Amino acid sequence: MGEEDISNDSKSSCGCEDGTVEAPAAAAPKENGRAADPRLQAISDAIRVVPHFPKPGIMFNDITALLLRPAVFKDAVDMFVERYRGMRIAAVAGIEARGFIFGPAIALAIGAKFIPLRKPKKLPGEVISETYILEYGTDCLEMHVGATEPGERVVVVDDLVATGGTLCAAIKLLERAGADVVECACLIGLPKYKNFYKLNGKPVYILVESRK
Ligand SMILES: O=P(O)(O)OC[C@H]1O[C@H](OP(=O)(O)OP(=O)(O)O)[C@H](O)[C@@H]1O
Ligand SMILES: Nc1ncnc2[nH]cnc12
Repeated sequence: MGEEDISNDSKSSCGCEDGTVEAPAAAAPKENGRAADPRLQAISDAIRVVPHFPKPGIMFNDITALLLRPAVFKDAVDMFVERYRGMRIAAVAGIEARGFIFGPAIALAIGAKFIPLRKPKKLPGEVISETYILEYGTDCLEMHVGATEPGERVVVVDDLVATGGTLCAAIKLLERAGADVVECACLIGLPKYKNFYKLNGKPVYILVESRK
């Protein structure tokens, strides 16, 4: 991906740069002369796009359709595992709820611990919290104090990045605890936000662009 100037996106609280990294040839059969990974097309095709959910104007990317196809589900997990294996990743932090579907499988495969970043009032211990603004509302993420140690290399996993507000909150939580956030990883990126991600300077690795 090229380095492009970004506009200030008021949907996110982070003043950050565009650090988007797509899997090779995610959106096209060939990119930069390289053959596309054949798994990407099947991953893209397996994601159902539902118009006007959960409110008018939102094109909802439904990964539950992909989960019904174990070979495609496995390919998606494998692509992340192939990227992060050997990178001395101590923890995979998954964002509730859909980051909990992919994160633990990736963590187990690379020998990392899994840290759940939960919605408010779900964790029983002492927590730190970050509020953020979504494409369709506001929310908050919480993490247990002690879930990560200072200096640990962490990858943040979710199904989709839209405004980047959720990932930004996750990065902030982890950095407040002293973690070294190496990268964020998502199956899907919404193209309309492509140059407006605000990710605290951290790259986001995306397998496929939303089809609509
Ligand atoms: O890039 P952003 O604009 O922050 O949006 C992306 C977030 O939105 C969705 O979760 P949602 O908040 O709908 O919660 P859910 O997974 O609990 O349904 C998605 O799973 C991401 O976590
Ligand atoms: N368009 C979208 N589809 C699925 N999840 C989302 N979260 C934010 N925007 C979304």
